[in-house]
Amino acid sequence: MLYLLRLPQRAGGLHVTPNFVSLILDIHTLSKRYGSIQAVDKLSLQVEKGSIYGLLGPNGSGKTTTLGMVLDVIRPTSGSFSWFGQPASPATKKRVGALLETPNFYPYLTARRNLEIVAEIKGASHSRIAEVLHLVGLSQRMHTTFKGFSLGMKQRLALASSLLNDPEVLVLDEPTNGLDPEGIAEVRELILKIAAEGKTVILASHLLDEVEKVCTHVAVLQKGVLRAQGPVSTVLAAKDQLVISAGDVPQVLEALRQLPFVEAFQQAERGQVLLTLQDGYGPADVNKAMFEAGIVLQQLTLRRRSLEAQFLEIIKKQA
Ligand SMILES: Nc1ncnc2c1ncn2[C@@H]1O[C@H](COP(=O)(O)OP(=O)(O)OP(=O)(O)O)[C@@H](O)[C@H]1O
Repeated sequence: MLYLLRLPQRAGGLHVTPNFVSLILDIHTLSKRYGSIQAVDKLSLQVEKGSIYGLLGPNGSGKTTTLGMVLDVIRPTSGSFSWFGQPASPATKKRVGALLETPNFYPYLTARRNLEIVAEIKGASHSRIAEVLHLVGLSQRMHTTFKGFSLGMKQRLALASSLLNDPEVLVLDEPTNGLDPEGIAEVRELILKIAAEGKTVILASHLLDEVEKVCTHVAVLQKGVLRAQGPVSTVLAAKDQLVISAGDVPQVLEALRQLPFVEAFQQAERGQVLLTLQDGYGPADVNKAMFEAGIVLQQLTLRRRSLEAQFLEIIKKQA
């Protein structure tokens, strides 16, 4: 079982924010029940400054409900959360930008005019408009009407509007849903760019591939329950396998038995042998050891375990 939960620190019954890391969002045993449906069940997680944090789970796993609660649009049944180490307030809300669904822009107005209207509603300075259009790569298209935009451009404009207030955090729900492959690539690239500007991003996605490509950290949700949490590289990347082959399979197997850093091995088809190594060892160690044992490898391939397989395994184990 893969559990990488960082337990919140507790002192005298008080929920305190650890001060050694800069916590943006700290969720503590947050739950939401809709009648008989437990949409979110005692969820605890922490989002650190500068991370791109993915909430990953299949449809109905509670991602939108979680985002809705921390954005104060859905009332939790129980539990708590804090932003920037403080309870949610108008002041903390100003520091968080959100895109839960594609906003309704005016189709016959230009991108710039649409953003002027949003800026007026949000009380953001018009001077930000050129900046955010530049950030999302739409400066050249600011005089194009919204209806003339591709789906990817429409979503980039939506991201621009959520950045008008220059929030420190951006919360996105399925930001690439409904986009074509080009739009998906544009929006993913843009999310990375926004994070590179120093903003923390929290995004919900049901796409493992998306989380792997975009996120630094992930929380895996299933039926409202947190299944795993931590850096993407730890949670979603499990052991890789090495595939080796040589002329004399029994000799290879005998040599592998002697190697202390080989965790496990098994004979596969076509004279291949699959092995996993202890942490800290790699293909070069195997190659060297085999050579020293007088074996010349004909194949030495690293087979990365697919994230899909790992994700399904996490989900399956808990089912
Ligand atoms: N307003 C509501 N009333 C009743 N049940 C709800 C409501 N909103 C969500 N649910 C239920 O709560 C559960 C979690 O839904 P939620 O939308 O948070 O999941 P999700 O992971 O975001 O999925 P999706 O990507 O499909 O939106 C689901 O079983 C859903 O049917």
